[in-house]
Amino acid sequence: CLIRWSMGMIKASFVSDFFSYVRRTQQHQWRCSEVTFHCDNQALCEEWVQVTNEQLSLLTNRPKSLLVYINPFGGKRRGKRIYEQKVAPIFRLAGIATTVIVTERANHAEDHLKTEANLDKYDGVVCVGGDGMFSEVLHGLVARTQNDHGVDQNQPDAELVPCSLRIGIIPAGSTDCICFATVGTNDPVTSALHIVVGDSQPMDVCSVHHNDVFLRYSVSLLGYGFYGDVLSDSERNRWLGPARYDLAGVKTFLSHNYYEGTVTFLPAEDDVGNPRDKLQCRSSDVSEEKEKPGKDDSSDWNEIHGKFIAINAANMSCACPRSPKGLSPFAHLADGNADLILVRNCSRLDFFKHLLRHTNKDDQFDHPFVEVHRVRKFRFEPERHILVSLEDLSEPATKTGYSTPLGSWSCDGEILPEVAIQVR
Ligand SMILES: Nc1ncnc2c1ncn2[C@@H]1O[C@H](COP(=O)(O)OP(=O)(O)OP(=O)(O)O)[C@@H](O)[C@H]1O
Repeated sequence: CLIRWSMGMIKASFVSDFFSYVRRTQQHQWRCSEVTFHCDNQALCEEWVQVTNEQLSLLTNRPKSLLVYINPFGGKRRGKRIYEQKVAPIFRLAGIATTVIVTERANHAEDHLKTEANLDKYDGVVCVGGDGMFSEVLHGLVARTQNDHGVDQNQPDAELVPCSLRIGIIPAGSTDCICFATVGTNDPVTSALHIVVGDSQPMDVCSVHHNDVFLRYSVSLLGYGFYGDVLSDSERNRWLGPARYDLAGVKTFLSHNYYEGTVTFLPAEDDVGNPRDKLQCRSSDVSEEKEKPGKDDSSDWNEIHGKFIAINAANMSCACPRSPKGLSPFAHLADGNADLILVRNCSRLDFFKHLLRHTNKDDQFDHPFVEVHRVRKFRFEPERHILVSLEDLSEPATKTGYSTPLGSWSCDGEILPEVAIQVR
C-alpha cells in the first residue's frame, strides 16, 4: 500500500527513488516501511514518480486535509507528544494538510465542531485522546450535522442524518476501548497509518433519551449498576490517572450493590445472529438492508423486572487490553443492534467468577444469573421505593425521597443525568 514517493536523489552515476508503504506486523500493528528503486536512467525514474503520484491521486478515500484535536490531559498526559513525535511525521509524509487544535478545556472540541469549525475544508476529524475525547468529537459532529439539516435531536424517533466526515482516533487516553475494538490495537502509529490510507469502519451510534429530552449518544458501552458505579467513583479520583479505574473497580465490587427496575427491549431481527453465536464481527459496511426499519410492534417488546447488579448495552465488543475479548465478544460494529447484558443479583463470589471470565476464554454469559439479548431498542425504568415519613401518613402520599439509591448510567465514560432512559 503505497503512501507516496518521498524523494529522488542522484548518487554517483545512478538515480534512486524510495517509496513509503504500509507493512502489517504482528498483533494488528502496522508500520511504515520504505523500498528503494534504483535505475541508471533519470527520465525513467521521474516517470515512475509521476505515474505513482497520478495513481495515488486517484484514491479518493485518502484524506488530504484533516482537523486534529489534541487533549493534552488525557490518559498519562502524553497526547501532544504522541501526536508530534509519532503521528505528525506520517501525516507530513502522506502530504496531508492539518489544522491542529490543542484543547484548553473539557468540551472545547465539541463546542468548536458544533459552531465554529469550517467543516467544508476537511476530509476528516482526528481526535488524540481517549474514549471521552472521541465522544466529544462524535457529539460535536453529529449535533452539527443534525442542526445543519434541521433535525431535532430531542425527538427519540427522529431520522438522523449521517455525518459526511470520518473520525480518526489516535489513542492517548486511559482505556482507549473504542480504538482497540475497531483497530485491534492501541498503537498511535497503526492508527495514523489507517487514517492516511483512508481506511474506514462504520459504527452503530445509539441515541439515549429521557422522555423527550436527548441525553447523549453512545458507541461503546452504556452501563448501569456496576459500571455506572465504577465510573461515578473513578470521577472523584481523576487525579490518580488511569489507576483510578482499578481503585473504583475494587471499591464497587466490595460494596456489591444491586438496583431494582424494569428493562423493556425490542429484540433484533432473526437474521442478525445472537450474542453467543461466536460469529466474529467482520463488518466493514452498513448495507441498506441492515438499516431498514424492522418490526416495532408493541407486542414484540419483552419486559424483564428484577434486581440487577449490572445492566450493560454493548454496541461493540468493548474489548480493551485488559479484557481482550470484551464485554460482548461477538457484538457487531455496524449492524444497528446492541447486546443487552443483564446480570441479576447474585453472590459476590458468583459475580467475581463472571467478571473473571472477561479476562479468560470462558463464556461470561454461561451463568444462571446472566442473560444476554441482541436488541434494536430498549428502555429502563428504575423501581422507585418512595419514602413516606411517619408524620406524613395522614396526608396523601407525596414523593419525599427514595429509600434506595438509584445509581447512574455510564454512557461511553460519561455519567448520564437521568436513570430512566430510552435507547435506540
Ligand atoms: N484541555 C482539557 N482540559 C480538561 N479536560 C479536557 C481537555 N480536553 C478534553 N478534556 C476532557 O477530558 C476528558 C477525558 O479525556 P480522554 O478521553 O482524552 O482521556 P481519559 O479519560 O484519560 O481516557 P479514556 O476516556 O480512554 O478513559 C474528556 O471527556 C474531555 O472532555
